[in-house]
Amino acid sequence: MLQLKKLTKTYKTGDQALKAIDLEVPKGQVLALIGPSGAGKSTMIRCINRLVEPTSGEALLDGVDLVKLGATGLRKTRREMGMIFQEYALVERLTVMENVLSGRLGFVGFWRSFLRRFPQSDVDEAFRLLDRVGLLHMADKRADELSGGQRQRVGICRALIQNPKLLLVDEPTASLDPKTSRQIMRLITELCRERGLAAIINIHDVALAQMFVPRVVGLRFGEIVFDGPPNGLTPGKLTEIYGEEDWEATIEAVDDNGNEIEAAQ
Ligand SMILES: Nc1ncnc2c1ncn2[C@@H]1O[C@H](COP(=O)(O)OP(=O)(O)OP(=O)(O)O)[C@@H](O)[C@H]1O
Repeated sequence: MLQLKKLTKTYKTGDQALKAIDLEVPKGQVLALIGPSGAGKSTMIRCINRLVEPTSGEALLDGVDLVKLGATGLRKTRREMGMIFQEYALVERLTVMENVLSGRLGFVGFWRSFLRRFPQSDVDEAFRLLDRVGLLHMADKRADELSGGQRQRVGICRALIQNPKLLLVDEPTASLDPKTSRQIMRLITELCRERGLAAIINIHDVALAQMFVPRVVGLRFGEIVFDGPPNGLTPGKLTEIYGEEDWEATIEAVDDNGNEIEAAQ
């Protein structure tokens, strides 16, 4: 479904953020992208939706090379990629419902989007999504009245209302407490499973990645140094990805109540 072929990004500063990355993500697969700060995780996600322009290589979404798309093609294809951000990127003064519906702006014509007139089917879907993430009762609240976890749920609904093929998720839990982080990761992975949706989740927290995803890709200095199931992340592998550190404690996954649980299979 998504294929990266020799995807390379060298910034003007000379930083080689991605070095000829080859990666395939099948339909419906959720993978976590881990690696130390500066490894190239954000760059990879941003090169896929062209928020950052790749230097060379290909990024094929169902066979369409995103790297070669012109402005019109890119606008259309971006609808197929939902984005979830660390800082939620909500419009604070708008309601929860309006923020969710903003995910449809790329689909409605100029005047409809200017007047924020959305088809009833979009409104119905927004209610369904808010219900699914437990925020139906908050539809009319302003975004700035919400907690971090609630904001991220709105961000998830806004991405899903695009009905994307692929979710690109950039540090979804970095601003959240540990319990809320686990709830958000569980929600994202459950929704992907329900919808047969593929996702790349850029995440700092190795234990969280191990708990919820079946495949982990480890980046270091712009190269893939690990690609496998979470239980393949041995202390030795983690040292290869992150450098020296005591990993024994980190790889003991815990559930919402702090009890140790097994990694996702
Ligand atoms: N706009 C930019 N201009 C120049 N260099 C950049 C730019 N953005 C990122 N880099 C460099 O590219 C490399 C990869 O950065 P990137 O942000 O993709 O890493 P990351 O793994 O997402 O890190 P973090 O976990 O800290 O967000 C780093 O060396 C960084 O300094």
